Parts: sequence; structure tokens; C-alpha cells
Amino acid sequence: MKIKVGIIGATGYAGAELVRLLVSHPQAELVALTTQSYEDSQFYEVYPYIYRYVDQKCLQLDPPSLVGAADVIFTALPHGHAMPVAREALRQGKKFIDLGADFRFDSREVYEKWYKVEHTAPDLLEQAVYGLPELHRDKIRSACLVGNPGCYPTSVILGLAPLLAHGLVDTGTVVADCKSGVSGAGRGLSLGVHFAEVNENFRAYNVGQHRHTPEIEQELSKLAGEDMVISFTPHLTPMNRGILSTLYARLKQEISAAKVRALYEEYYNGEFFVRVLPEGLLPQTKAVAGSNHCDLVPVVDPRTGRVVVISVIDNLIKGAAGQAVQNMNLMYDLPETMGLDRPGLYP
Ligand SMILES: NC(=O)C1=CN([C@@H]2O[C@H](COP(=O)(O)OP(=O)(O)OC[C@H]3O[C@@H](n4cnc5c(N)ncnc54)[C@H](OP(=O)(O)O)[C@@H]3O)[C@@H](O)[C@H]2O)C=CC1
Ligand SMILES: CC(=O)N[C@@H](CCC(=O)OP(=O)(O)O)C(=O)O
Repeated sequence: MKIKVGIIGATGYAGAELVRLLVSHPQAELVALTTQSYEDSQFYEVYPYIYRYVDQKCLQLDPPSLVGAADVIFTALPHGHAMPVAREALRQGKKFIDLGADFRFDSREVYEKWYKVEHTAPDLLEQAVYGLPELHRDKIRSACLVGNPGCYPTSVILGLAPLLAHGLVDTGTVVADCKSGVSGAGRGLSLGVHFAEVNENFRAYNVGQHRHTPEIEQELSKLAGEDMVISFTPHLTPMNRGILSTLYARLKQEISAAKVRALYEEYYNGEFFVRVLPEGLLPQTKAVAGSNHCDLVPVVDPRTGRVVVISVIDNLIKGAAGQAVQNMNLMYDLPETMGLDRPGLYP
């Protein structure tokens, strides 16, 4: 028996990537795809690339019946909309994975402060698990409710985890300088993502106030064993997919480049999706586009006493849909790489 999957917000960029990954997942069967704007359209009319793979109409969101038809429900909705669906899913004893921000935070207050909406299911936050498998695998296995990480946080947390777990850096000096492709902003139209605004352009945005800051700090603080604040600056680059994060921190004491690299290799030993690249290679977004990999390289700069880590992911795959499928695999005790073990597209 295959796992019956419902995708709410299937017509968005993250939801459509879930459809693309799950349609060829050996243990998944798509039973419901929802939309807000394309009710009764064939899914392939919204995304022609899926013609002959998916023969289903887009449905309007009706939580009780949709949840009833599925074993696991993914929500890929704007933040604030997943909470009633999560409640219904858990009431019916189903598994639930949210790709948005509604279940990523341990603290309701932090969520409400940064997202500026009321959390209407704070009682569910206690059982929600932060869905970064490389850090929380055991909890995800037994979870019914997973808050899938944000795209920037995935690249930053994976990039810094070994340094913080080993106490190698001064935690007050961490800087995350991150660049994202435009699909990170979703499919909805807005001035900032018009072709003429983005093409041949490169700009920072939400400096010092991006909503992913507290999410990154929450997870880095757990790794460091102390409260951390970081400087995080996102930038928009004229590409479709990908995030490249350049992460800086001051080393507490002198340590060789070879030793830091060895610590990274050991920390991620056995992690199929996190690739500490061999000497001589540096991460680039093209090398992970379309795959669930996070490529990393730590570089020690003895002149400044800093370590610089380069971390790349595809924002729609390891930063969203791929990671969500990885979490589903864990929740169903399937091989973690099922449906995901392929390299990306190049060029
Ligand atoms: N894009 C990315 O790289 C990443 C996105 N995420 C998160 O995933 C979620 C989805 O993002 P993304 O796919 O980019 O966004 P999109 O804007 O591309 O898609 C949003 C989806 O939600 C549907 N929708 C919007 N409002 C409502 C509503 N009120 N009721 C029901 N359905 C609604 C839309 O339907 P319709 O198409 O019919 O309008 C669409 O299917 C967000 O929470 C985002 O933060 C997380 C990590 C990375
Ligand atoms: C390029 C771009 O605009 N990226 C988005 C990514 C945010 C996102 O996906 O945020 P949540 O999952 O936390 O809602 C942004 O910076 O807002």
C-alpha cells in the first residue's frame, strides 16, 4: 500500500516541486492537489512540464475532506494558513508537514513578533519538530507534525553546525551573507520580481530584519548551548534557483585548515545529502540545482583569524520540497534518500 499524499498549495513553486518529486517516489501516491486560483484546472494546465505524469484537477482547499483522503498532508501556503489544517490533520490522526514558518518556532511569541500574525495553534508547537534531518533525525522519525525549515536557514545552519557543536568560534561574531534566486519569493507577482527589476541587478533586502533571523538563531543557539544573535543579510540575484551563503566567524584559537576540514568531514560522515567538497573545489549553485544536496567548504583564513564557510542549496529542493520528502521518508521509516537520490541538472 502506497502512502496517500495531499499537497495543499500545490500550484505554488514549492508545492509544484513536491508534486514533481512525489510523482516518481516509489512509495507515494498523490491523492489531492489544492489551489486558490486554479480550481478545476488540470494540474498540467498550470504546469505543462507535468503533462502525462499527473492527471488530476486542482481542488479548492477543504481541510476535513482533503485530510480524510490522505495519510500525510503537506502544506506549502503563505505563513499563517497552515495552522487550521494542522489541527484537522492531527485530529484525524494523520501526519503533517508544513513548508511554511507556522511550526518552525519553539516560541509562539517569537513567531508572532517576526511574522506579525497571531499563532492560532500554540498548543501544537510543543509537538512540532524542526525538520532538519541532519540535526533532528530521531525526533522526526517519531513526529506527527514537522515544521520544515526555511531556505536560508537550511543553508546557514548546515554550514555552521560543526563549528558551533565543537565550540570553535566566538559566537558573537557570526555573519551570514546570503544570496538567493528569485523562485525563493514564490510564484505570486510583485514589483520586486519583475524581469526588468531583477535581470542585471543584485540587491540586498530586509537588512537586519529578515524573518529567517530568529529561526537561524533558534537552531544555532541549540548547537552552541548558549543564546546567539547573528548578522544575516539576504540578497536577491538574477537566477531562478539556488542559495549561496558565505558565513564568517572568528576562531577562538588558531586551528589549521586541515583540522577544520576534518571536523566537517567527520560531522557529516554518512550524510548523503550534505557534501563536504574535496580539496580544490568550491560550492556553486549550479552543482546542486534540482538536487537535495547541500554542498559545503570551510576555509580558514589565518591572516584574519576567521573561518569562512561557503554553503549552497537549491532553495526549492533542500530548502523546501526535497527536505520535506526527506522528512516524510523518516516519518514512514523508509530509506531517507528514497525518491531523492539523484544529482542535479548541469548546465
Ligand atoms: N519558494 C521557496 O524557495 C520556499 C518557500 N517556502 C515556503 O513555502 C510556502 C509556499 O511558498 P511558495 O511556493 O514559494 O509560494 P507561492 O506563492 O508560489 O505559492 C503559494 C501557494 O499557496 C496557495 N495559496 C495562497 N494563498 C492561499 C490561501 N489563502 N488559501 C489557500 N491557498 C492559498 C497558492 O494558490 P494559487 O497558486 O492558486 O494562487 C499557491 O498554491 C511559503 O510558506 C514559503 O515561505 C519555504 C522554503 C523555500
Ligand atoms: C528571494 C526571496 O524573496 N526569498 C524569500 C524566502 C522566504 C521564505 O521562503 O520564507 P518563509 O518560508 O519563512 O515564509 C524571502 O526572503 O522572503
